[in-house]
Amino acid sequence: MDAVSAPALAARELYRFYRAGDEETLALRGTSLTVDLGEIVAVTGPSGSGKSTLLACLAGVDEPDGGTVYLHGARLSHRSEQARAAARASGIGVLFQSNNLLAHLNVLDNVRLAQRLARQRAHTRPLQVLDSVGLDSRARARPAQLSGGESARAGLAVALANSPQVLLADEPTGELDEQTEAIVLGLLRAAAERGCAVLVASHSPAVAAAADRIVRLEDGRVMTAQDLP
Ligand SMILES: Nc1ncnc2c1ncn2[C@@H]1O[C@H](COP(=O)(O)OP(=O)(O)OP(=O)(O)O)[C@@H](O)[C@H]1O
Repeated sequence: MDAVSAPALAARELYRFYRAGDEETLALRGTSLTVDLGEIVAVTGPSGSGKSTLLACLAGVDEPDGGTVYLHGARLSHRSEQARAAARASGIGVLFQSNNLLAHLNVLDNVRLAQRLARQRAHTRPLQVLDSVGLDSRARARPAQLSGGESARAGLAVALANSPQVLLADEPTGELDEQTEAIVLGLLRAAAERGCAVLVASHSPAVAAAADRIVRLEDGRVMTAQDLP
C-alpha cells in the first residue's frame, strides 16, 4: 500500500481465535475497517462482539491469527513484539477506561515517561500536553488524588504525549457522568481536528453521536447497512 494515499489505520480481514481447553471463541471473523486522519470512528456493538480484541490488534498489543493491520500503509501486525512496540510508542496513542497512569508517578511524570519511552524528540513539552487537556494545574497530583474526569483527561494526556497520528480509545467514557463525558469527547474532537485519526470503542450513545462514522460489530463481524435491522 502506498503510504501517501493509505489510510492512517487499516484492518484487513482480521481473525482472532481464543482457545480455552476444548472451547474456541471466534472473537474476530474477518473484520475490516479504515480510519483516516482527522476523523473519529466509533466502534459499537454488544458486549463480547470483539471491540476490545479489535482495538488490541489495531494497537499492536495483540496479534491477529489472520489478516493484517496497516499503519500508514506499512504492516504493523506479524512483526516482532519489539517492532510493534516501537511503532506504537511513537505513532499510536492508546486510552483505556481506567488504569492509564502509573500510580507511583504524578501526572506530569506519567506524561514525561510516555515521551521518554518513545525515544524520539517530543514535539510538545509535558506541561503543554497537560494544558491541552486542561490539567496543567494538577500536574503534581498522583493518580489516586484525581477525580474520574481528571483521570480520564490525564490518561488522554499520556495517550497524546507523543502527538500520535492515531488515537485508539477503549470505552474512555465508561465511568464518567454525562458532563465529563462531553468534555472528553470534546478533547477527542480537538485531537481529530489537529489531524489525528481517532477510533473509539464504546457502548455510549453520546460517543456514537459524536463520531463521524460508526462501525458496528456483531460476533466479530462488521455489520453493513444490509445486516442492520
Ligand atoms: N483472553 C481471552 N481468552 C478467551 N476469550 C477471550 C479473551 N478475550 C476476549 N475473549 C472472548 O472474545 C470475545 C470478544 O471479547 P471482547 O472483549 O473483544 O468483546 P467486547 O466487545 O470488547 O466486549 P465488552 O463490550 O464487554 O468489553 C468474547 O466472547 C470474549 O469472551
